This record gives sequence, structure tokens and C-alpha cells, in this order.
Amino acid sequence: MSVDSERSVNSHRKTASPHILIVDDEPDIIELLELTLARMGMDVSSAQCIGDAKQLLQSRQFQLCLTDMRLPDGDGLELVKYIAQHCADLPVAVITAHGTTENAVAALKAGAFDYLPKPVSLKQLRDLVKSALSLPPMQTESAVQVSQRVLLGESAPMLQLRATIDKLSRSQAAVYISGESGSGKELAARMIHERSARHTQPFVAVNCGAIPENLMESEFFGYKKGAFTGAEKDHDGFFLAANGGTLFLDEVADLPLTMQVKLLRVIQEKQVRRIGETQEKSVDVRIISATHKKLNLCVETGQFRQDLYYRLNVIELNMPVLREMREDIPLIAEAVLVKLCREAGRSACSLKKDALALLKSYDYPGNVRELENILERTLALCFDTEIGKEDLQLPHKAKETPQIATIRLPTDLEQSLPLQDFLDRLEKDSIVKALNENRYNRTKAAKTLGITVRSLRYRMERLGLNERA
Ligand SMILES: Nc1ncnc2c1ncn2[C@@H]1O[C@H](COP(=O)(O)OP(=O)(O)OP(=O)(O)O)[C@@H](O)[C@H]1O
Repeated sequence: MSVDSERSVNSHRKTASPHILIVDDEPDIIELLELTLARMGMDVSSAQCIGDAKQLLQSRQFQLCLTDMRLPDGDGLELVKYIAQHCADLPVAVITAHGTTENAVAALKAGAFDYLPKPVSLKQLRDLVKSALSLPPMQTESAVQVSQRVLLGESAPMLQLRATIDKLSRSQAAVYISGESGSGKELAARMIHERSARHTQPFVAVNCGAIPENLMESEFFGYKKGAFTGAEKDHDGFFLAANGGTLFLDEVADLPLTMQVKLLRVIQEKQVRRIGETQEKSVDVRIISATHKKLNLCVETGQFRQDLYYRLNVIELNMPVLREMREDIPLIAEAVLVKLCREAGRSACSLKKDALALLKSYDYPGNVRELENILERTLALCFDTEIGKEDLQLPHKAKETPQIATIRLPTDLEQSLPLQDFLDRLEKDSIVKALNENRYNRTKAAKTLGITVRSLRYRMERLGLNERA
């Protein structure tokens, strides 16, 4: 097979034109792609088989590779895997035969950036090239350590997780993040977004369980001024607000079935119609979803639509629980202490040996969020710069007994607070108490409080208890 190598369509363009590798054995397709890309100011090289493509990849640097799935000496998937292994920084997109979504999904799982269905739409091609070229350079581990918003930890599960996040960031595939409460699902979603081609565009996080059912449609899809009583001005909704970027659907299992149908439609059609409007608008969002529930079980019990599940769960990312990465507890605890001390404007604190040992032995049903809460409570009660075991106020047999915080009702403030603030304070304390008593399980906490989970989430959101309930 001859290498159609270095047939640079616009080789007169000397300087930093992005260099794109096309791998296809159909001359017509090569020509079409070359012409389109040349008009976009790209340098193009082409290869007609996997062997030639590998040679080219070894001989020079490319900024994007577009490969057909069916090639004379193998399939495009093999090339995707080769690139993932040898040129991890290079985005690769596959061109798939019409209607073969399995191929596209397999390619995304293997690390492809995106796919283009045949017949290739030139608009889609241009959009894909633009987003691939806006990928930020891959971050090195040392850069990761200095960055603020990262999942910390050096244990094997955490190293593996961060490596997977790096790979996923260089793809457009929908990601479903599973894991217990407080294990860092939202943080992982933000990391994927911040390392992706969409990093300059919005990241919109939505807590699906916190939105009252009757407001869901208007919150997700937006409305036009006057569409209903109270619609005083145009409102874009989450999809349009996230256009070009990432929409993070947290607690996605809490979406009512009626809303699931509407969501599926928008994801499939990539079109949104605001309430009160006749025209649809195109939207381009990458969906990352998460829940602490077992979404596959929700599908089995009929609470979650299977078709939507498949759409959301192209790639699954599972968050490790803190008790399985105990060696990371000192590192994370230290980082949390530094942050809390800085926020409180007090001098740096450290953990004594016995305190560290106790923290390492605790089980953390609420994961890192619970560790943060323990340290926050400790700092509120202890003014020493050295924190000892007793200051943590953990039960003696930490591993066996859940942590139950003593909640002091604000009787001291009864006289001085305005009524609404006083009631909010009572509500907040009751919620925190119920969450603590139920090991951060929101379903059980809601039951204790005699309210629905939806109502609990709504109240937590209103009271600003989302992050640190
Ligand atoms: N590995 C980690 N390193 C540092 N901070 C972490 C880590 N994991 C979680 N956190 C912190 O723990 C808190 C909870 O994380 P996050 O909100 O992402 O969890 P979650 O899984 O989305 O929770 P929920 O299921 O309740 O929505 C955040 O403050 C986050 O920054």
C-alpha cells in the first residue's frame, strides 16, 4: 500500500497551520475532506491504511486524526487504540457507516474524541475540527497537584481515576459517573470539563432532585417572556445556558419519567424549544450525569428509562469510596485543613499523630464530604494549631459506629434573630441532624424528617446546604 504521505494540500502555508491526518481508502472521501480542511487553513496528510497511518504518526506531529472505520488492513478501532497508547495527546475521530452506533460507541470507549456518521456533513466536520483543535494540552501529574479543583490522592484507585478522567476529557462522549454520596462525582465532572475542548465554554451543574416537578420543563428548556404568568422575561434554561459546553446532571435518577422522555428527545435531536416559542434552537452540549443510586437497578424497576440510560451511559466512571483509599486520607485531610484555615483567616493547623490514625481508621459513609465536615466542625470548636484525637469528636469505635453530631438548637439566638432567619436556622439544624444520624443517606434523612427526598433536596438547596450539609 503506498503512502499518500505528506501530500500537503496547502503546503505553501508554512507556519503553525494545524496538521491533520486523514486515514481512508476511498479517494473521493479523501479529496472531499482535504478540500474542506484546506479551506479551513489546515495542512493535510493522508494514508490509505493503518500501517501507513502509523508510519506517518511516528514521523511527525499531528493535531487531529480522522479515520474511517473500515480499512484494508484492519479497522479504525485498532488505530484509535494505537493512538491512545502512543500519542495520547492527539484527538482522533472516526468516520462511521450510517446507522452503526455500536461502532461509534466502541470507538468512544476506546478513546476516540468523537465520530462523524456517513455521509459526512461538512458542517459537522468543521465543528468537530474546531473543537478538537481547542483541546487544552494534556495536564501532567505535577500540574494536577498544584491545581486547586482536583481530586486529590496518590492511591492506586485515585491514580487510575485521574488517568481515566484525562482520557475521557479528550472525547465528546456522554459520561455517567457512579459512586456514593460525597465521593467527588461533581468534582470529577468539572475536571473532565476543564480539560476538554469545551473548557472555555460554560459548565452548568444541575441538581435534578432539587427542582420542583412543575418547574422542570421551564428550568431545563427555558421560556419566552409572557409564555405563562410570571414569565416576565426571556429565560434560556439549562440546555441553552450550557450551549457549547457541558451540562452536568447530578442526581439524574431523580428525574420524573415524564421529564426523562423530554430530555431524551433533546439529547437525540440536539434541538430545544423554549416554552412559548415555535422555533427550535440547535444546542450542542456534552452531557455528564451522576447519581449515588444504582442507575441500572432504577432501569430494572422501571423508574428510569432504558433508552435514556444508554444515551447517558456511553462511558461509565466509577468513583472510589474513601474507605478504599485510606492511604489518601492524610493528604486530603491536610489539603482540606489548609483550605479551611485560609478561608477562616486563621493560622495553619496540623493533625497530631493520634488524630491522623483515628481519621485513617474511620469508615466515612459520607466520603470526602464527611471528612470535610468533620474537620470543619473540629476547627469551629478547637482553636489550637495542633489538632488531637479528642478534638475530632469521633466515636471511640470509629469503624463501627456512625458519627452523630450534637446539634445545639439556636435558643441563644431566639430573641435576636428575625423570625424567618430563626426558622431557617431551625430547619437547617434539623436537616443537618437528620443527615448526620442517617450517615448522609438523603433518602433515610428525608424519611426521618417526614418529607420527600425531592423536598429535602429543594430545602437543602435553598438553605445553601448542598456542599456541606
Ligand atoms: N479526592 C478528593 N480530593 C479532594 N477533594 C475531594 C475529593 N473527593 C471529593 N472531594 C470534595 O468533597 C466534596 C464533595 O464532592 P462532590 O460534591 O464532588 O461529591 P458528589 O459525589 O458529587 O456528592 P453527591 O453525591 O452528594 O452529589 C467537595 O467539596 C469536593 O471538592
